[in-house]
Amino acid sequence: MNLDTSPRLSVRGLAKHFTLHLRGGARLQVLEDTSLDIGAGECVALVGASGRGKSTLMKCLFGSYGADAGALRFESSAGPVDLATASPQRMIELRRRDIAYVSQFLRAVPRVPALDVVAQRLVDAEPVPAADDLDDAGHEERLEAARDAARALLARLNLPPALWDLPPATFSGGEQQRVNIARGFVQASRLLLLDEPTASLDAANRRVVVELIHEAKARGAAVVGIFHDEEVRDAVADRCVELG
Ligand SMILES: Nc1ncnc2c1ncn2[C@@H]1O[C@H](COP(=O)(O)OP(=O)(O)OP(=O)(O)O)[C@@H](O)[C@H]1O
Repeated sequence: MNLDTSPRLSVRGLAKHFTLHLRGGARLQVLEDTSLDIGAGECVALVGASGRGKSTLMKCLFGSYGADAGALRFESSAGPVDLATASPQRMIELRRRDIAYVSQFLRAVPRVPALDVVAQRLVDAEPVPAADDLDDAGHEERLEAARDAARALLARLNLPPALWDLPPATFSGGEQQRVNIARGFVQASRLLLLDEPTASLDAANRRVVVELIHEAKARGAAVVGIFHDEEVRDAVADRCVELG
């Protein structure tokens, strides 16, 4: 029996402001005393009017924005950590293994084929073996196994195989978004941050994403999402948390 009832993610008293230097240093308070808990296997949808700080909260959780105040307690695979005070090095580790962020926009290293954009995420998430334990053949084997997983996911997301070996820079918005989704879901992250993951997708691919979110929840991922598509939100969210 699992007796661990502590939430996977616990946000307490989060505050975040921006200083607008081009507006004479005006202060924009975006989040103030924001608190929420998310359990393993739960999906919480952030809702609220445009500009209320939904994306800002996600970026604070991913460590892209620092918090002014508050605690972001996360049960990582290596134990509890406060994402508000974690070192940059720790954040890099957490992003590699425990936290995935899927935004509307794909940011990928130029010239890397779509297949490897996805597969590399899986390779990076594995513990790095000691140099002596892994020869070139071992590296190649790990990468090939990761590519198999990437192929399966890209096929599920209906990305034409002709595109798999091409860099995604010239892909359409919906194609890029599907590469992004595959990269976010290929590895079993403990926390999934989804910022409009279906914004550019057609109905068939939206259904695939809904299935992927259900599968992630079933294996115990905590999911925080912004879903402007109400049908998707209703299909995946256990609760909505209103900001602002
Ligand atoms: N880096 C930044 N510098 C200055 N202001 C910012 C920055 N990021 C966000 N903001 C401001 O913070 C506010 C909240 O933005 P955020 O993107 O979090 O809102 P949102 O609730 O996600 O909105 P939407 O639903 O329109 O995407 C906005 O007024 C925005 O202009």
